Amino acid sequence: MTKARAIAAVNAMKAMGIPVEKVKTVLRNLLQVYENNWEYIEAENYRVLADAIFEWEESQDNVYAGKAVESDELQYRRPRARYRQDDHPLSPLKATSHLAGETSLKRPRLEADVSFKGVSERDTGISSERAGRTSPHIYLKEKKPLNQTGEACQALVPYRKDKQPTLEKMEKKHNRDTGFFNLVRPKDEPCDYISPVFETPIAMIPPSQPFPSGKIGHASNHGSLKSYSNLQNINMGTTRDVERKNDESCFVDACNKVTAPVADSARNKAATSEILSVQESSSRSTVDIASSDLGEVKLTFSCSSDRPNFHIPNLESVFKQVEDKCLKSYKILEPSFSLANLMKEMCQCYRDLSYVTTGDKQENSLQIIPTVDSVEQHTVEQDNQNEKNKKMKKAKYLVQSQHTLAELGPPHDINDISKGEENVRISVLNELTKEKYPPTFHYIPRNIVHQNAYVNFSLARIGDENCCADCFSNCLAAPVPCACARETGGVFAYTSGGLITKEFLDEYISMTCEPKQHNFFYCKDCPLERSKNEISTEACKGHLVRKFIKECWSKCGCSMHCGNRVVQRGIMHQLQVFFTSKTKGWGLRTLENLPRGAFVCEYVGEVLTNTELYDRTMQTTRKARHTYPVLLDADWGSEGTLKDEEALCLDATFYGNVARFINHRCFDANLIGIPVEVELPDHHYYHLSFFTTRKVDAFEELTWDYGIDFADIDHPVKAFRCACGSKFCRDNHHSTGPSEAV
Ligand SMILES: C[S@@+](CC[C@H](N)C(=O)[O-])C[C@H]1O[C@@H](n2cnc3c(N)ncnc32)[C@H](O)[C@@H]1O
Repeated sequence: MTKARAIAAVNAMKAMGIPVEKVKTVLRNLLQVYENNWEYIEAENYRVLADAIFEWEESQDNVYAGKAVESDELQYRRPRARYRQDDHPLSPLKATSHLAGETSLKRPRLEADVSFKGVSERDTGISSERAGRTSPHIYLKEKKPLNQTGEACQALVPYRKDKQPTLEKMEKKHNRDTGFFNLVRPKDEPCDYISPVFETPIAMIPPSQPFPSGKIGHASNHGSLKSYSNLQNINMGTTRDVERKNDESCFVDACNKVTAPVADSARNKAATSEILSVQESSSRSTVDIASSDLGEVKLTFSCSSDRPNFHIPNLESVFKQVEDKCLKSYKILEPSFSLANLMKEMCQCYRDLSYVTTGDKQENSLQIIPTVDSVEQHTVEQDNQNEKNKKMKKAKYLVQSQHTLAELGPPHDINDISKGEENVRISVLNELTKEKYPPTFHYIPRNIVHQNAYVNFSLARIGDENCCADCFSNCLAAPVPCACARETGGVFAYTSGGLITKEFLDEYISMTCEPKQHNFFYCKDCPLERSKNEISTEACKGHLVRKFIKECWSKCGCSMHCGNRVVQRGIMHQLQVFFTSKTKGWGLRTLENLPRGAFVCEYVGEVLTNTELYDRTMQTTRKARHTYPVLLDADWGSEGTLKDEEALCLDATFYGNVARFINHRCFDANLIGIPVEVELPDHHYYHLSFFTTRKVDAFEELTWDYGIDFADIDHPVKAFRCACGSKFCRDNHHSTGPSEAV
């Protein structure tokens, strides 16, 4: 034992109120297990050590109580919290050695709930019918009352038969059907009760009807949200009961055990660390998220107050107040918004993020594997396989519910993929392989805000200088160009034939394809880089400043047939989605000859903030074929620091139009994307509109240069191996390896 390291460990534990002798005993054993590898013991502020000490203490308690923790009567069912230490190759959970009967490192103790086989109905007071299965598993935890600052205290102890009468009383006292199945208990629940386990995990049972705002506390059988509210009602009741009826030994034992404030906080610390916790140091609040490998998720938010006279408020008023606050402060304008839904959403997101996809697509399914820490290490291979299959099923269900519309939805209408949403029908054709349809997505003809993006189409935002209220009919026919031509230097960018003028197009193509250094803008605080990492933002890689076209709009006096309204009239040419090749997949082509400067379509998708896009991209598999999201950064240079909700992009992966099928071609693509302002004068949001760069023949594939830097390996969207076939192809790797298959 290195002396200095041992002293440091002892001091760290001392700060948590743990006596030196205890630390020494456990530390010695730990060092043996880890073969003197201090790193694992010191990691995360000696978390392993603290856990081991608590576990050792607990085993001691049980020995004194005449029961070994691991006795035959006790069968731990392991609804697992996400132990980060599990992941470690040398984690005690994976190590085969154990601590000579003193501390069971294989079972971090703070997963509070213990299930017991062989406990009879008489013992528990719960009938097996009520428990929902023939041999009920019981979960039990003991609690402490609230302390003066309103913090809940608790001790977690294994079940002992001699405490059964107290439990019966407790069960009778609450005598209501909670419908809550407590699989893992976060640390600060001021509650103590017995809950049955049902075959269907709580998180998988949809509420029978939407949870109405402010309407809480109804008795329910299986509704997960209602169950939470019931839990809290019971918690509050129980807490008060604990304070009142401290002659009930079950509670008293538990409370006495942790009365010393330091030991209490140490215990709580350890408890927190075993359940995924996020602590906000400034507000003294903790979010505990407990989950089991079946996908159950339970969320506990604990906060403490310095103010005296803490009392438990009415839960209904709390919900109401928070909902009001959210509506006012966070622009949550959704009428059905409710705090309960928000909490449900959080559990759902947690569940979704708990799985990663392999990306190996099978027909009509996505193969998904659980994250490493949710895979138990079984010794018997068969068990392992069964477990995996179960998890796969569950994971598949969860991930599909959010991200794999494409795998589940109905096939497209091959006569019109737009389902009648466009002016023209857009057919689908595959003459090369058996795939009849592209993967399903929602066809939308116009952009839709996903959630956080700030896109406010209000008339009040359009000043007189940004519209032509006095115009009539067709602005292009007026003797003097109106205010809407100001953006393009007082000259309209469209010809009377509805094409882009030669001058505008030539200049635009030259600026885009051969940009000079001065055409780039470098943000001081780049929203794109910020979205990748808020803590240490990298330098901006530069954004190409582009010219805009401004179209007339609803506040203008002209008609919908005005020549300065091209993009807003939508797709006018005959197009087809077709299967190009195994390498590039589906593509878009024109079925008619197109002149130079013709509008084809705009890129339509969900309007996301870059942070939302980054998070979304991080969730999807690295190997999956993405539609290529576009950044709306054409005017980032004209303002100072952009807020996250103003730095936007479009993602057509789940919701999009035909443009999501346009494949990339380096430099000499036949389409070019031009920013077009229609509704909003500020250029955070605009329509990325595709126009032909040259004459395009019928049946030619339409392509667009995505502007990918194939060398940028940090880009959130992984670049594909380019197979554009252009002699100017920028992807140096395209000939060196196999191309990405569909
Ligand atoms: C906007 S989508 C285009 C439609 C896509 N081909 C499909 O089947 O849905 C972009 C994706 O198509 C593929 N792709 C587009 N252009 C490509 C190219 N030049 N070479 C290889 N793959 C390409 C890549 O997988 C890219 O992520």
